[in-house]
Amino acid sequence: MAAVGGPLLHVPKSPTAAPRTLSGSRRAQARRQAEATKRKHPASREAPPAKRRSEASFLPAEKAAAKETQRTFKGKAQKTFSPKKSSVGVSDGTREQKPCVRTSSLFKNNPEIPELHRPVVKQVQEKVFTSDAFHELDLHPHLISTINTVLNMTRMTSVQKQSIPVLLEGRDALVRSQTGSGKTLAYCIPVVQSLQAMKSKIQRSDGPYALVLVPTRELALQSFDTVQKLLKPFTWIVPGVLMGGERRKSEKARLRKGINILISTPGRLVDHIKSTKNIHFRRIQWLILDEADRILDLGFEKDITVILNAINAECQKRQNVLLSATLTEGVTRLADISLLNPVRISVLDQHHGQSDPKGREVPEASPLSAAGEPDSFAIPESLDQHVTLVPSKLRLVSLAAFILQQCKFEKDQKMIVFFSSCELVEFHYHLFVQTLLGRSGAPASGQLLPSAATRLKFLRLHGNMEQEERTAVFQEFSHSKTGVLLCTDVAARGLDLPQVTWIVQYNAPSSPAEYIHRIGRTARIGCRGSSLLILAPSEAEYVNSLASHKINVSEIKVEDILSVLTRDDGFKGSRWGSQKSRAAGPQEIRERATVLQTVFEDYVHSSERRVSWAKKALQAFIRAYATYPRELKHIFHVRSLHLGHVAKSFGLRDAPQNLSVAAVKRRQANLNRQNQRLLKETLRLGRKAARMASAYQHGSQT
Ligand SMILES: Nc1ncnc2c1ncn2[C@@H]1O[C@H](COP(=O)(O)OP(=O)(O)OP(=O)(O)O)[C@@H](O)[C@H]1O
Repeated sequence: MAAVGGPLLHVPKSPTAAPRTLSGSRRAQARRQAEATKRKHPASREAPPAKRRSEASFLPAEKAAAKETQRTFKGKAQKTFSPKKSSVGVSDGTREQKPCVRTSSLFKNNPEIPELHRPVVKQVQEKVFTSDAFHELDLHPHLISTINTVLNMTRMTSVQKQSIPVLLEGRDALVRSQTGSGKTLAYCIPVVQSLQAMKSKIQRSDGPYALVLVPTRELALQSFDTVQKLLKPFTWIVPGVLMGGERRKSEKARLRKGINILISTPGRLVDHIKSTKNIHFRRIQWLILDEADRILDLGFEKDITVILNAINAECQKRQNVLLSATLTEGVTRLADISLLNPVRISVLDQHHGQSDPKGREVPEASPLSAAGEPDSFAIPESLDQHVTLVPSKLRLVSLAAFILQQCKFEKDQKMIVFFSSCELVEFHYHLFVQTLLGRSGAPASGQLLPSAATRLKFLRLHGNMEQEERTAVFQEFSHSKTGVLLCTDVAARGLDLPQVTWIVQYNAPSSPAEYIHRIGRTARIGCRGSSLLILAPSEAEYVNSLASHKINVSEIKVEDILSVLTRDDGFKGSRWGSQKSRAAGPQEIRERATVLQTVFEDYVHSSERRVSWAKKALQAFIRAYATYPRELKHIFHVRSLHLGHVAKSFGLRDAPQNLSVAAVKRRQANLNRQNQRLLKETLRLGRKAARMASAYQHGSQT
């Protein structure tokens, strides 16, 4: 079993390895050549794992490497691991005498971590609950008892107290309140109250009376669930959901039978408008745009124009409501074309704007703040925000250590980790499942992660997954008490996943609004929660950018995150092999981090297919990095990335040759050209919609 200790210290055998008869030094030379050849011609023959490969289909080919990983975990490697050797790296001249350590030093040549002089700003705060009860509102008694007994709610939140009466009066409204403050019920209750009270009882075959547009499928399901619960006593009103990924045919059949409260994603509704005969908007009385600013994103704006035109063509008089935790500049444009003389509702404390006793917002409280001032966003008081500055080489081990720290050593933790693309989610999901858990959720080694098996559970959610799987993951994570969800921004908006305790942003968001929505998945409705933003030292200035939007973060040092590895003897290097409980010094922390990095690198380098898979993930990272908006380019610019260092955070030992900044720039230039074309088209459609809306307004006022 001599090979068992291999993964940390051995030079992998290559077909070009020197014959046994070579002398010691020539053998070493041949070995170096073999290695150089391998590096020069990086693995490419095998196809990378398919984008949406499920875990089951991904596993069989991984068998050998999984075993290898287990061997690393089992600790034979620990006996031969030499911290000194490991820090020498591959360029060390003493290689003939010492076995080659494939993990180059994680702690050498890193950029200095700057002191974070973070400005302390006063965050905008909102009061979540009021002392007022739902039964004080003029609602149908059955609706009140459903809220009390089915939803288990008695007191209104601030946004509900302000919005429900305004909406029951029949006014259009632009509603903003912090994440997790109960905006869904703020519009669902008035919609249900008004529809059940209609003099001529609603028939299913009447078709939609209310249309709710939401940006993602999961949010559509969630809003549908809330509406369905509220409708319990009013069985004649039928809710329904349309969303991409579902079978169009069955949706058409449901539309034919009739849906009175229709919840949909914009894209799917446009699909039906164009192709389904049975969809009409003759009786629409409510149009709700939830997460309005997200809906405004490129692509959706065009869809919204199509939808508004289709509704306007059939029905002129209705109530319109726009809601979001962050109303950005673009929302004003949408408000202009979709709302008629709206009431602006915003829940802010007395230091930030005043509301009249009925909760109508006066203009200065608007987040669309005075010209020149960056928008400020309300953040739940119960949310502790942190930032950590991590050199690129240490990113992967730091993330893994943080996950272990929170989800293995702490009880009942539920974490969401945000990445910038689907590829990155897939990569980290499979890497962590295979290395931190081993196969099928069991720990790779009883020695390494004894209790992790029960506490660590990874899930992933992104836009490239099949809808069925997306829904299953969403449900599983919702109902689970613990777990780590790796995801893209598809999960950033509106999702109400109970009891999430930690939000980690592994890739920084591209706007402060996105930051707010991501962290808003925790600390909902008054619960406590924490967030961690991981930045490279070169990105430290982002903290100031957040501060300019009144967002405060406190620093956690990377050493403190990595120090958790000393709590798990599975990461022990040989130097500390026999010493049981000693205080963890910086050297030991470094060595343990190196052991963990080696586990990742060994996994990635155990087959050419995996190397190529890691390279693709790295490429996806760089592509996403190149798309930060202009105002953040001075902080996030591909030029400031050290590709060799970044490659390490993908378990790669070297930076791939073909990933020069120039190549990325070329790709970016192409992307920019495409975006420009899209933007022009969107602006053209926006102008057209504005003309039509103003004609409509003029018509309805005269
Ligand atoms: N009055 C209330 N009492 C107790 N819980 C409530 C009340 N209103 C809403 N909730 C609960 O609070 C949670 C958050 O509500 P909701 O998802 O509507 O927030 P939101 O403001 O829309 O958040 P986001 O901006 O992230 O979309 C939900 O679980 C909801 O059931």
